[in-house]
Amino acid sequence: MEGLVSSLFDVQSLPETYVLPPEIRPGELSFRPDESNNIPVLDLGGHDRNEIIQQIMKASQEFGFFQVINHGVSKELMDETMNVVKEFHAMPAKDKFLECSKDPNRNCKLYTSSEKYATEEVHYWRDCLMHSALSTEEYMQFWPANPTRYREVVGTYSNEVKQLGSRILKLISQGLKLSSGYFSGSLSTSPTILINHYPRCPEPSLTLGLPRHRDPSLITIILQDHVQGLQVFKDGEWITVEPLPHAFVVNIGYVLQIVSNDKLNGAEHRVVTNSSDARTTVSFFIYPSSESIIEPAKPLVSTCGDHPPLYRALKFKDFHINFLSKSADAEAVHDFISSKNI
Ligand SMILES: O=C(O)CCC(=O)C(=O)O
Ligand SMILES: [Fe+2]
Repeated sequence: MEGLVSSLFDVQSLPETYVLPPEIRPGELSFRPDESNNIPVLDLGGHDRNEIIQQIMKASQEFGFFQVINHGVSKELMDETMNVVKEFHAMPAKDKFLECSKDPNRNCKLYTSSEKYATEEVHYWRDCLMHSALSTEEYMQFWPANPTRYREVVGTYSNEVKQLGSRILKLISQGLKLSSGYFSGSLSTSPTILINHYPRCPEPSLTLGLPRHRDPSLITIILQDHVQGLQVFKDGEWITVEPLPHAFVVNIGYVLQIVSNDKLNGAEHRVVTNSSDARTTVSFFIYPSSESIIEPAKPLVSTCGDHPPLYRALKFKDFHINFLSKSADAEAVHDFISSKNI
């Protein structure tokens, strides 16, 4: 069993296995806000549906990221969820592992750095609790039973964020001129929750909480606390996603990029750490079922015209396995899914 980074909280210097090669170290970090290049903040409470759709499409094309406010999930539920997941990560390591080791299918698991901890060359400064976001007894029986409120609060949260995700995906389907239910079937039936915890880090310039990556999801909906850390790569620069109280961060995943045939972009992002505050986030990944086929939507491609399919059709599970094994190598992932490799 690997040690959790949260068990290293009092170390004075970064353990060797977390020191990144110089070319991918974040270096000295400054979180100066750049007013001209911020991730767009969209008000979902507005009444002009077409205007909201246009804003989502523009943000998804330009940044691959946006934040949403007035999204319908109550502030109380967001606060309660953040509190209960922080309580989970504050428990002693042995209790946390006990809570996460009951699932024979390992759908619910606790790990440090990445799922590839045992084989990766260098580790990242993150502990993660991952489990299905389907709040049925079949899955929930393996969620942590401690803190005692965990299942109730995270179950309610999952249901509400799933609904928010459906609403955003309907707006996106309309923006892409697809049928309004395009994403509501097998493309979105397997949501998964990742509860990320990035403890205070003795040397933030030498390591990362998460390396540069894209999400292998349709979309991801992130709840972050008040601590900065998430950065999006745009035009050769890392832009910090400002924590806004009670906003959600939404990002376009690789699957949506494929389905939209590159009309929408899944942006690369990473997480930096800091030496003064721990940071906790809840990532809600909207995933297809493993057997569903992911491919550019037929109405968006024409085989003889200007819009050839840029990606080949693949079962989601084949895409996902390949993605997880190669995620550090963006080019290799792209080659695997490109239509040029049919
Ligand atoms: O913790 C964050 O801010 C982002 C997490 C993330 O990128 C992920 O879970 O894929
Ligand atoms: Fe991510």
